[in-house]
Amino acid sequence: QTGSANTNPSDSADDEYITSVSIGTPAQVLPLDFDTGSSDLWVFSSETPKSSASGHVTYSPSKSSTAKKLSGSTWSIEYGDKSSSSGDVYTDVVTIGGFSVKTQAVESATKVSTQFVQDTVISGLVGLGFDIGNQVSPRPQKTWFSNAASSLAEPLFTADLRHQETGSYNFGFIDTSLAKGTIGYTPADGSEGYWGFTATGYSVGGAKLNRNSITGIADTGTTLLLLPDNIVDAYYNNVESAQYDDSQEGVVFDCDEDLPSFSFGVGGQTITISGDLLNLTPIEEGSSTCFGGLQSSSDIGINIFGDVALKAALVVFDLGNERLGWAQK
Ligand SMILES: CSC[C@H](NC(=O)[C@H](Cc1ccccc1)NC(=O)N1CCOCC1)C(=O)N[C@@H](CC1CCCCC1)[C@@H](O)C(=O)OC(C)C
Repeated sequence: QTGSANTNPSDSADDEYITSVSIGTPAQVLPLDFDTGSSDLWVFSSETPKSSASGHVTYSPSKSSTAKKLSGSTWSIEYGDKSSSSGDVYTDVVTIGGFSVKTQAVESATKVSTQFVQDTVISGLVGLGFDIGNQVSPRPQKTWFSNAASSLAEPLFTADLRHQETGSYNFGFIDTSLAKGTIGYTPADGSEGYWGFTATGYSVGGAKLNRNSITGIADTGTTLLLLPDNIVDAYYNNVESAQYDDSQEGVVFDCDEDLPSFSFGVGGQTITISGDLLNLTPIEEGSSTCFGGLQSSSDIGINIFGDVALKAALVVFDLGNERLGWAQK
């Protein structure tokens, strides 16, 4: 068995990617953000304060004949951007891309932080990290993918995120036609709950890859490519108008400046992110100053190959072989 779901950028900056998920009987369809950087499936629900839930699609367990309260279980989570949510837990049928998991832990939010209240395009997250990262207590729950893996044709999923166009999450199969290059595989480290790996080197503007390895994570739930300061400086030294903008908390540059590409080595392949993908968006509507897709990871303390990097590749999250595959798109 397999599953295939379309995913769409939430806005003109590709800030996040939205995928429709069906929960319960009859199906309640919610727009969720698939996040390989976390391991909880949680939703805005009938238990979320009305003031917080305003503008969001919500899940009502009471309207689902297959919903069951997981009594005594609670959850609480905080993300890298300091947003947070918490609540209690139900189990229900969850269908993604035509594949159903009958008894999935659906974490219902009784509290959500301001960022979630304001982000009305999503009604929650589907964590696609490793089960060890699940935040339900007293008994941690499995992710949707972990529950699905044993029934899928292959215990893997792929992410094909695209700039300003529809992409896909495929479960149980690899559609190699989505990529131009060969898939290079490298070991994945799931010990922290997310998909850790090591890139073997990098280069700016099509130069030869150096051999400076970069250890980081493949994170569909992070917008940017976040790397060490020395790499960020090496890149922006090639961008004449680049400067650090305190209010934007990042490097900005003239929108009409041609940006060099950025490449990294992984699994014997080279992934090249085009200059266009490294210009995220004008800092304000109509501004001629743009915000960089590559920024420093020093504040977060972990290197993150987020959506800006993932958009350049077809990425295979291979749980069965504990490995990550990357192919140029
Ligand atoms: C460096 S860690 C920061 C990361 N968040 C982000 O990358 C958010 C995502 C977002 C987009 C639109 C609206 C709201 C939030 N974007 C962000 O901080 N941006 C500021 C810079 O300009 C680009 C947008 C993050 O916390 N990712 C979470 C998932 C994320 C999904 C969206 C809701 C908030 C939580 C997760 O991947 C995570 O915590 O990863 C850990 C391992 C770092």
